Amino acid sequence: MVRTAVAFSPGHISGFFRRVEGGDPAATGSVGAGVVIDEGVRSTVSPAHETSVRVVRQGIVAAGSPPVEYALDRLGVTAAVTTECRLPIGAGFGLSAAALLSTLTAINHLFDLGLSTDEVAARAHEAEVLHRSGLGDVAASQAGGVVCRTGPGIHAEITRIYPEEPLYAVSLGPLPTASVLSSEETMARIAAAFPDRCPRDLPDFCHLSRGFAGKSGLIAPGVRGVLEACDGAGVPASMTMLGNGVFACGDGADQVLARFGEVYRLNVARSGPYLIEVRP
Ligand SMILES: Nc1ncnc2c1ncn2[C@@H]1O[C@H](COP(=O)(O)OP(=O)(O)OP(=O)(O)O)[C@@H](O)[C@H]1O
Ligand SMILES: CC(C)(CO)[C@@H](O)C(=O)[O-]
Repeated sequence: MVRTAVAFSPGHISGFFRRVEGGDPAATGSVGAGVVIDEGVRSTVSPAHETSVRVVRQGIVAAGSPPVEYALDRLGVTAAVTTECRLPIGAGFGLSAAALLSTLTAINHLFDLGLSTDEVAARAHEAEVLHRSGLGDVAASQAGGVVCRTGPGIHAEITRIYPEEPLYAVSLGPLPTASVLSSEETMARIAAAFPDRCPRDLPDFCHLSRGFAGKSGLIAPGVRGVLEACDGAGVPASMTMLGNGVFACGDGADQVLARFGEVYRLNVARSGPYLIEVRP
């Protein structure tokens, strides 16, 4: 039987952020706030002569993941990787970061590389920033909670709170992260909209995020209608950054979102990436 390692990483919904450009990828990232969620990516890895990545969602298999392939290359290993997720890809659930963290956690054990959790996160962050697939998602998903990041990268000061109540989300489709992160004009508007404090709790996170979404001009056309419906029902809600979707919390949130698509009930994650098993 081929030796196999399996690991999981939580995803992350970003509510507001501001890009921070550093001298290298480690010092580049974002400040902002988000929620690390109990849904994410499960990665299964085995040694192979060449690296291949299968991305599986709802029984549909796609081939290839440039950030994951890059990260394996940098480690000098080759493996057959399968990532599996339930949430949609490219919809603001931080799944590229979760795929990197889960795959590198599994690879670390598969090849007995002896990397610390910080080293795994640093490599995931580098791949994520270089591919413009995210800025602050790896830093956030290193552990659980409603997260407030006051510096860029994985060693920044990060505060985490752990509310019990769920967050609900709906996706209207993908929004390619790299295209938004590449626009200087958008980045300037985002910087001006950035709130000056961290969220106190989950409703406050929705409230601060909503102010940011409005001022930043990032609200996608389809998202606007969903947010208006949430406003009408008195439900705190905002846009999943960066995805064509909405998150909401509190009484009635799931009923309002259900008018627009499949509702994901998400809990605030209690921990970051972890190894599930190594076989045999
Ligand atoms: N589940 C996954 N498994 C492997 N690779 C993934 C996965 N999700 C995203 N990626 C890779 O990450 C890169 C960027 O993807 P994209 O920004 O569309 O996804 P995302 O991280 O889910 O989005 P977001 O950052 O908005 O949540 C792509 O190269 C894609 O192959
Ligand atoms: C840039 C971003 C919104 C993409 O998901 C996220 O990585 C963040 O908050 O930095």
